[in-house]
Formats: sequence, C-alpha cells, structure tokens
Amino acid sequence: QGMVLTHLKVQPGECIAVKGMVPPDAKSFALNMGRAGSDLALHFNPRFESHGDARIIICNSLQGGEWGEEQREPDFPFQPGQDTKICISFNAQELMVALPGEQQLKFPNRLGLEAIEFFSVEGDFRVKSIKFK
Ligand SMILES: C=CCO[C@@H]1O[C@H](CO)[C@@H](O[C@@H]2O[C@H](CO)[C@H](O)[C@H](OCc3cn(Cc4cccc(/C=C/CN=C(N)N)c4)nn3)[C@H]2O)[C@H](O)[C@H]1NC(C)=O
Repeated sequence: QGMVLTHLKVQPGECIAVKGMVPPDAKSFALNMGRAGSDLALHFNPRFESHGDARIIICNSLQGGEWGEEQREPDFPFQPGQDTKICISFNAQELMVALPGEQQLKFPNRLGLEAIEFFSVEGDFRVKSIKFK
C-alpha cells in the first residue's frame, strides 16, 4: 500500500508537487486526489504495461465508488528507472497536471471539488518528497 494523506485543505491555485522515482520494472502507478478514496476528482494512472495498455496515461473520476468516463492521454513522459516530478493544481473547471518536459494535462473537475482533502499514491512510484506550494 502506498502513501495516503487525509485532512488536507489544498485550495484552488495551490499546487501539490510530488517528486519520486519510477522503479525499473514499473507496470503502473496512480496518484489519487479528491475528498476520500471513493470520492476522487482525479485518478491519474500512468500505465507502462497494464490492463492491456502500454505507455498511456489514464485519467478518471470516482464518485461514490463508481468510475466515470476515462480520458486517455498517449503523450507519455515517464521512463522506468527515472526520477520524475508531477505538480497538480485545480480550479472550479478543471484539474491541471504539470508533467516533465513542459507537458500539461487537464481533466474536468466533475465533482465540483472546492478543496483537495485526500491524496494517495499507489503502485510503482517511490515518493521522495511532497511540497504544497
Ligand atoms: C476493455 C475492457 C473494459 O475497459 C477496461 O475496464 C477496466 C475496468 O474498469 C479499466 O481499468 C480500470 O480503470 C480505472 C480508471 O478508469 C482504474 O484505473 C481501475 O483501477 C483501480 C485500481 C487502483 N488500484 C491500485 C493500484 C494502482 C496502480 C498500480 C497498482 C499496482 C501496481 C503493481 N505493480 C506491479 N505489479 N509491478 C495498484 N488497483 N486498482 C482499473 O481497473 C480499463 O482501463 C478499461 N480499458 C479500456 C480500454 O477502456
């Protein structure tokens, strides 16, 4: 089980900056954020090789335990065995994920989230630091 942060109060315009390392044998990892584990504004799931997918980022929301419609992003800026940095911020309309190489990914704020209270990391990602800016 990865890292779980609860009782956060990340506001619109603030960002969660996660630095970490993707292990050499990585298959998949996920960064989850929202109100709780079953109430996610964003499940950010890069798949190196998982669920029949290869080198694609799956984004989705989870409401009352039900998955929404996936957004699939083929621009894949991660390499197994490499350090990486991901910055997540949001506003009333969308969540924004700043990725390596100036890549930015957007996902609609389907939950109308007003603060990020829950943040978790799952799977093949070794967190080195987390900064709330
Ligand atoms: C084609 C058939 C029907 O369509 C498929 O239907 C599946 C089920 O709905 C979707 O899959 C689901 O997609 C969801 C997003 O939408 C979540 O990601 C969910 O996972 C939830 C979940 C999280 N977690 C923890 C976790 C997260 C990341 C890595 C690890 C462990 C790594 C271990 N590392 C090793 N072994 N090295 C563990 N576990 N499950 C996934 O099951 C597929 O995308 C979808 N595929 C397409 C093309 O549409």
